Order: sequence, then structure tokens, then C-alpha cells
Amino acid sequence: MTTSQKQAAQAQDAGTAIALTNCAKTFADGTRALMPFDLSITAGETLVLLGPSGCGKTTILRMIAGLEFPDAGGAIHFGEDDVTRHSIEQRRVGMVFQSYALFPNMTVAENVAYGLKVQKVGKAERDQRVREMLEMMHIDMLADRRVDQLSGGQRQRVALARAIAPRPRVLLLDEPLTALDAKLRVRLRTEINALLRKLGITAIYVTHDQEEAMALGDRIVVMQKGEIAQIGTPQEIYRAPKTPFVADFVGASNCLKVDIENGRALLGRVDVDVSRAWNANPATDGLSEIYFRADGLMLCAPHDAHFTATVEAVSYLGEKLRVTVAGIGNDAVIVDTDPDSVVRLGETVHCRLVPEKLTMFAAN
Ligand SMILES: Nc1ncnc2c1ncn2[C@@H]1O[C@H](COP(=O)(O)OP(=O)(O)OP(=O)(O)O)[C@@H](O)[C@H]1O
Repeated sequence: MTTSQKQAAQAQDAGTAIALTNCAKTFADGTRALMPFDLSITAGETLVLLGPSGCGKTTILRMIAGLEFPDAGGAIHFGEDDVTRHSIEQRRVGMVFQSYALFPNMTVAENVAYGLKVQKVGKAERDQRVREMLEMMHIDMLADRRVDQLSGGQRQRVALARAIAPRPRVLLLDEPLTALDAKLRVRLRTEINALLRKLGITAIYVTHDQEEAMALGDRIVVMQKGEIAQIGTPQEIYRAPKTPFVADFVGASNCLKVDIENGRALLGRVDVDVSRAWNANPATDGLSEIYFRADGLMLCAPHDAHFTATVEAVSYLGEKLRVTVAGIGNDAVIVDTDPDSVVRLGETVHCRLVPEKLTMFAAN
């Protein structure tokens, strides 16, 4: 880090804790976008809101920004401050959207300076802070370019610099990388991750991309139809999903319907000890659903097998070979294996469940 980057990092607010209490949202046309919920975000934390289209992610973000207000009875606090009825200007939030929302007739430097001008920061300090931001986002060489002369990735760097320059109490990011190509998305994601940690800024990041959520979030909030389905670290969400929806939405997931008796899953002629599943308990006895990732099933020798199956598809993914097999339960099942193994379409393979990697739910 250069000296100016260090100064910028130190000068940044340490981060503000945010608490939403009993917040619900009903729009004027009667749409109930959010059921009442509580949500606390620690100072300096990056919290990711993840869920399918229409589940209410953007509405939460807009409520934190002050662009929407919660229904009567809801409260929003930034630290000790009750900001429930404050406007976006009073809340001091920085926002970055999918569409860059930059001023096209201004240069990069003018865009980044904009929020500082509004804050009436003097010219000398403003110029210095703009320089620091441009350096931090690796776009200092573009300071005098007009925004319409930039690539998508460069524009998103300007949008980030512009949002961070006025030292907001919280940074809100709504699908900021969705419009970029895959490689650039991963690169900028890594940079945003490093930047948020370096600045210690409280950040709330909306995405429907679970890989992005895993990569960026200290914690992830999985949303389903206007409700919070689960809050947890990426590891908790991935390895210990609390509902079938979370198990299915996050990661490539397989599901088998089985009958459980005394900790053993009975599937046709197969009898598997599932008492070591991470959430196994006696209450799981009865008709159940077993969820597992592609690493919860492994190809094995015939004498170790729980199942035989037929190979339906094979995808080489570099670090692993992803094999889709049929014949275990009703749906095709995905299994990852050694990328150097040879697996042919139509071949019969032998598979074994890994009990510790299973998640069990009582069937509806
Ligand atoms: N101004 C509005 N008036 C009425 N309904 C709205 C309004 N804004 C959003 N909604 C509805 O509220 C629900 C939640 O919308 P929201 O934009 O928060 O979802 P989302 O999870 O961010 O979805 P996406 O990923 O598609 O952006 C949806 O059913 C949406 O149609």
C-alpha cells in the first residue's frame, strides 16, 4: 500500500453497526415484499443478501439507504442513531448499482469528487482524496477521461471510488458485478473483497450469485419470498443448511427421498447408515429427504458401493470431473471426482454416500 492509500484507509470511518428491528415492507399496491424481520450487521462486517429474483433483497437495501421506509412499527439504527425516518442524504450511505449511474458528461475525477463537493469539502482536500481513491481503485491514469470513454470494469471502479470517497457510514452494493464478463467479475470481486477489509467499512452486498456471496460475505443472509431463510457464515450456509430451500439454493445439491429407520436410510434394496449426518437426530426417522453436495457421493469399487448408476453426462471442470448419474432415486445426481479419471457416457458406475456430508430433513 502506498502512503496515500494508508492515509485513506485510516481516515475511513471505522464502520457503523446497523440494526433493523421488526422491519416489514408493504408497497402502495398491497405487495407484501418483506415479512417482519430483525437483522443486525456488525461494524465493519460485509453482509451479503442472497436469494432468487423477487425475494426482497433490493427492498432491504433500499430501506437501509433511506429510499424506502419500513411499515409502521419498524426501526432502523445506525449505531446509536435512529435513522428510521431519515432521508438518504442524512444517512450518509454510499451506493453502487449494477448500472453504473455515473455522470457521463464529467471526467472520472469529477465523478469521484462529486460527493465531496456536496459535502462542501475544500478544494485542496478534495483533490487529495480524489487522488487517493483513484489510486486505491487503480484508475489514477484515467482521472481526466470522460466516463463514456471507459470500459464496463473501469466504470464500476469509478462507481466504487465515487461511493467510498465521501467516507459513508455504510456501503450498499446492489449486484455491482452482474453486467461484467465472467473473468472480470471474479477479478473485481477479489479486489472489492480486499478493499472492504482494508477499509473496515460496513458493507451490504446484494447478489443472486451464490459463488459471489460465498467469496465476499463475512455472513450471508439467504432470503426466500420476503423472509430470511437462514443467516450464517459461508461455511454454515454451505455445510449446515437449515431448510431444504437453503440446501437446494446454495451449491449444486442432490436430493434423495428415503425412509429412515433407527438411523438407517432405506432406499430400495440399499441400507445406508445415516446416523453420522451432521444434523441426524432420532426425530429424522420416517419419510425423509437427504440433501448432499457433489462431494457427498463418491465413485467407488463395486464391493464398497451403496448404489450402481448410469453415467448421463460428464463435464471436465479443470480441478474436478463432474459426473451426472441416473438410477439413484428419481432425479439425476451429481458427483464430483478426480479430474484425471476416465468416465464414459452410458457406463455403469458404483457410488457411495459420505454420511458426514449429508443433511436430512423430514419429508413434507
Ligand atoms: N415499488 C414497488 N411496488 C410494488 N411492488 C414492488 C415494488 N418494488 C418491488 N416490488 C415487489 O417486491 C418484491 C421484492 O422485490 P425486490 O426488488 O426487493 O426483490 P429482489 O430480491 O431484489 O429481486 P431481483 O433479484 O429480481 O432484483 C417483488 O415481488 C417485487 O415485484
